[in-house]
Amino acid sequence: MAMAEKLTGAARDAALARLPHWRAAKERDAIERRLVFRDFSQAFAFMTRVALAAEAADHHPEWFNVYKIVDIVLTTHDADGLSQRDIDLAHKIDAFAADFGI
Ligand SMILES: C[C@H](O)[C@H](O)[C@H]1CNC2=NC(N)=NC(=O)C2=N1
Repeated sequence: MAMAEKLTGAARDAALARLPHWRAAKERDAIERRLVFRDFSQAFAFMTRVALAAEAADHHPEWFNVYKIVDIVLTTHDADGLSQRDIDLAHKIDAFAADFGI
């Protein structure tokens, strides 16, 4: 797959403006979202859907799960920063979350 290019400037700002559930990470060029589910079963079902979508796109989240909380960080390691691949995955994640009423 072609190397992803880092998003910068107005393109980056516009992409983030369309992802209100996400915020820029403090220490890195990445975006993050915390999701709180009803219970662990819901959280893990959601993670399964994200995992399959991530594998299909060959673009993977950094994430951390405790009980019903899932913290997700998206960045593109190949680009050393945020790329369109992260934006695309964030939108898929938001759509999955919406299916869980989040
Ligand atoms: C070889 C493979 O395409 C790369 O290692 C992919 C896999 N998944 C990835 N996921 C993320 N988040 N960033 C990457 O740069 C990346 N690269």
